[in-house]
Amino acid sequence: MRDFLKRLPKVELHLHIEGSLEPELMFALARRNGVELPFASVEEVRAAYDFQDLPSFLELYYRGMSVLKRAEDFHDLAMDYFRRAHAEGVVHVEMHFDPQAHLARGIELDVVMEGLSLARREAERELGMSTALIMAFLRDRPADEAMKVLESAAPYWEMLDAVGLDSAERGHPPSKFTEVFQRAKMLGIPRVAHAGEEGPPDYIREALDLLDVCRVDHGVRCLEDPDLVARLRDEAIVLTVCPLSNVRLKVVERIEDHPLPQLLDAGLRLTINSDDPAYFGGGMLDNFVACHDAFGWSKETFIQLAGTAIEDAFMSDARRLELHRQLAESA
Ligand code: HPA
Ligand SMILES: [Zn+2]
Repeated sequence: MRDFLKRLPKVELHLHIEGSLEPELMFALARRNGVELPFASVEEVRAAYDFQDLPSFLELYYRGMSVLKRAEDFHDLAMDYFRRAHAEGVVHVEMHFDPQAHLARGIELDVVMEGLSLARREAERELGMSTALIMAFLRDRPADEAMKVLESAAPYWEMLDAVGLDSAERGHPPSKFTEVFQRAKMLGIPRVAHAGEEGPPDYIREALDLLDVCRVDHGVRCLEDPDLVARLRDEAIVLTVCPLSNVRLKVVERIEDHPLPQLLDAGLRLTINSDDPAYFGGGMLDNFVACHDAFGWSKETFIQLAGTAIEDAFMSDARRLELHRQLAESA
């Protein structure tokens, strides 16, 4: 089964590129940039990956990215991930990035965009992968700051496949960002948002009603609200589910307790994703294998999930057709 899951052309719709920073690269970049890390070794960093919840992870996540200083660093970060993903059969990656986390450290948007853009072109040329870019706003920071970031990104609007909403969810409902997302809509930029990871089902409703998102990142808590589940099904909204992330951040206790089978039974459109693979114990293939081991899903189920990701990805029609064909051949 692992061989089959590796061969399956996998499309990743939910990845934070800063969350793909492996401890080895963290140390290499720290050395290159003269940044002091509060860890003595790679092993010590890994040992710190014992999270109680989303905020306790975010603390480490924001600290880890302090080693990213120059365009070259963002390039190396993304290429490091694209190579790993490619090796496990990922053919398309949609990456969130967090400009505010870098601006707060004095790293300009131009630096981030230059590095990521270079890596995207390289991934296409050398690995035959396609990629998409999602500029995420930090929901635990003020909405007017997000608006300023959106406006200052004007030179890059055309390069953004979507804007997103991430960081600490509780106490920061989507409604806080209504105006920012309205502005993005006016600019013709598609919208996605994290909702219903730690936050209540109402946050998912707000993301749909007020932010007009085309898909929901995580969304697993929708199951607490049967009317919402019916709506997600009727409107064919895709949830980008991240099983290993949900275990590591204690959204669920064990993978066997994950609500993925119920979500599937409810007729929802689902995809499997890695979220922050360096921090959550595995990439796309590990997430697929974990689902197989926990739920005993058939090949057909995985083909269905991989197909949904292809259908919902930000990519050209030609690329979509090519990947649907690859998927049919892998079956
Ligand atoms: O898993 C996550 N959830 C919310 N925000 C995030 N930012 C990076 N990773 C995450
Ligand atoms: Zn996420």
